[in-house]
Amino acid sequence: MSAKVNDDLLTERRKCEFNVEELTNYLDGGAQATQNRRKLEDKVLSTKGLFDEVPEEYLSHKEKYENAVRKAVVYYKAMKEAEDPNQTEQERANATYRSLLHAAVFKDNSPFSLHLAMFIPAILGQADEEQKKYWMKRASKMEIIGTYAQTELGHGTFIRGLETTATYDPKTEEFVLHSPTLTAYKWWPGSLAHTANYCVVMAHLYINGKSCGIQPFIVQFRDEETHQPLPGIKLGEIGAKLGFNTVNNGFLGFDQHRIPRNRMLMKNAQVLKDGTFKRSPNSKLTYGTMVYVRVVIVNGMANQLARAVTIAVRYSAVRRQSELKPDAGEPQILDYVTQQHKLFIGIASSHAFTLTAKWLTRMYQKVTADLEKGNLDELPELHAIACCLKAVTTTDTSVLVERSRTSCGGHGYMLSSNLPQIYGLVTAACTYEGENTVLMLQTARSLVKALEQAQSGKRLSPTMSYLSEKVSSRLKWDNSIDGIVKGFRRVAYGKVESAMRSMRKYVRSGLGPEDAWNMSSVQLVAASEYTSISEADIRQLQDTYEDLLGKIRPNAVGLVDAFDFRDQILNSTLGAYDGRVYERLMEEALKSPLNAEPVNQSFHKYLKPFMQGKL
Ligand SMILES: CCCCCCCCCCCCCC(=O)SCCNC(=O)CCNC(=O)[C@H](O)C(C)(C)COP(=O)(O)OP(=O)(O)OC[C@H]1O[C@@H](n2cnc3c(N)ncnc32)[C@H](O)[C@@H]1OP(=O)(O)O
Ligand SMILES: Cc1cc2nc3c(=O)[nH]c(=O)nc-3n(C[C@H](O)[C@H](O)[C@H](O)COP(=O)(O)OP(=O)(O)OC[C@H]3O[C@@H](n4cnc5c(N)ncnc54)[C@H](O)[C@@H]3O)c2cc1C
Repeated sequence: MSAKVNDDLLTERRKCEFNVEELTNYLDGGAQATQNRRKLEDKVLSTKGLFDEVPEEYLSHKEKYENAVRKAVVYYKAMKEAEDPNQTEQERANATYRSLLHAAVFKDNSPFSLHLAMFIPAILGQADEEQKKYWMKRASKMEIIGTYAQTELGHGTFIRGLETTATYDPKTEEFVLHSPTLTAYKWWPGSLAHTANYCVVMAHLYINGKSCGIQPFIVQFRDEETHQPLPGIKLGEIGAKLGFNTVNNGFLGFDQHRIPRNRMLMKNAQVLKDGTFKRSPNSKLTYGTMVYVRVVIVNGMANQLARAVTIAVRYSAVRRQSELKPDAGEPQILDYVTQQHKLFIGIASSHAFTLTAKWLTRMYQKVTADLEKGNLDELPELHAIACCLKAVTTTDTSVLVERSRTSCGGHGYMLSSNLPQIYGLVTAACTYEGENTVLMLQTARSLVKALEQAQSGKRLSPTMSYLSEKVSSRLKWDNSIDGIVKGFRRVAYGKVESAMRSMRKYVRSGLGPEDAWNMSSVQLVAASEYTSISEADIRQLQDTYEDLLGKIRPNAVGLVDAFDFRDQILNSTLGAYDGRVYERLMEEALKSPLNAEPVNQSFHKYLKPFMQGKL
């Protein structure tokens, strides 16, 4: 394929009014960081064996998994070899996150993702110092591969309802892990089926017949040499899904499986040899791994959304369709204001999520440092905010990625566009790590509490302080940024207050507090979103909004170029830098196995006899 760039894209790039490289540097955290990231990409992406010979979509379920394991190993080694010893771990992590390098290798996701995203964080957050030293030595070198096994066939959201038991036996100083029912089987953990050999299992601890709550245990479930499941372990894969098909999600049941006492991760709660139970300072510290991943997800959404809008905006600059004015020729579809409305909000949201992720990460780091010193004051606030931001960003990203896909018309429906796979990845995040409605209700719970505190004259934390501000209900609309923020605060306050009034009304009518909560929960979820203002307000903003779309239009391609995703990372027939959309669509179509022969055998077997009335 020649290197000629599509003329429309060339014109777009000439029209751009800002310095694209400057924005890229800003996103990377400086010009040097951009250079380092590009160097890393050059090194890793030149590795042999990293890419598919046959497009992944034409492989069977089993072949997809086997191919993904092959690539995961090559990719892991390539990343290790590309490590720059002069960089800090944080700099390396930033470069890896920003580049989305793994997206060049996996159109779906890596079978190692749970090892890195949850197994290692669970050890770091839940193990005591001695355990951390031992397990991290093995896990960081991937001598063992792990996952995080919490969800069961019968329970995902309601952690306190988990049925897997870990019963302490002081005679042998062991825990006995058991799945008493079918619904107690662990169900969903990524890598669990055939990849991992260890996992962190969340189980209900019993000592002398007494419940000691849900606790984390590190469990070996496959032999390190033969990879056979160990005695007392029942294992398998849960089957084909909307996405995540190369992640190897599995099920796991225990039949009186014994593990030594030191396999309970004991940073927070401990079990002594004689069976004495030492409580954690706060039982919710056991949920810490989930808080961490919710924070990470916000950043992940910013990047995946940037990837989807890059594809859709470039395609919209190349694609011409219909007529705007008679005899003026077909315009680029990006000239339709409805198209701009569909896509520019995706660019803006990606930037907003990036900044939010940075802020949330700083908050997470501060609260974690405080926890290490025994100060748990800000944990509830971190939990409420992480729940809300995980839910809002994953919901919005799913909507905006799907909108990017449909904005590409029929070609967006092709797997070769990569938009369906990106949607599969981001919509999964609406469910995993806490189903979004459930997380919104956690945020609503703390908003209601905060409003009660504000009404009784207590000071609120900065993130909740708007609930104690006296803002007039007859706020005069003002289109400045300050005015819009004030408007949002007023609406958010009003929603929380109205949900609370509704709960009080139900209680007065004789309902218990839990039923009153459930009856008001639609309002409570709306109260925790912060996102909608009234139709009348929107009407006033409409003119400004349309004006802004016009200002962004000449810069749209520049804005997505600034995300600086390589073609390999976009992995899309529609989004490549050179805009040679039609050539790529044809090239990919020709890779379909059905195109390997002019006449398919089904013609002779079925169609011909059928059409000739012989079947
Ligand atoms: C492409 C994207 C890239 C991203 C990369 C990642 C790849 C990853 C790959 C995929 C990976 C997927 C991997 C996976 O999916 S792993 C499985 C993830 N599972 C979940 O997330 C389950 C969700 N459920 C829960 O978290 C809990 O059960 C909830 C919270 C719903 C209720 O719980 P519970 O019934 O026990 O509690 P309560 O309602 O009685 O409330 C009691 C009190 O506790 C407070 N509280 C609750 N929780 C926390 C907390 N955490 N820190 C601090 N505090 C907390 C709460 O505010 C309340 O306080 P107060 O009001 O009484 O004062
Ligand atoms: C792709 C993927 C990967 C995953 N990976 C892992 C993994 O590696 N490890 C792991 O342990 N788990 C994993 N999970 C499981 C995931 O964490 C759970 O599916 C998730 O927490 C939701 O729980 P659930 O499936 O029980 O949904 P449910 O809780 O049964 O939700 C079903 C419906 O009930 C509603 N609902 C439930 N409770 C309430 C409530 N209190 N108030 C109002 N509405 C409610 C929900 O809003 C939802 O509409 C994964 C899931 C997916 C999809």
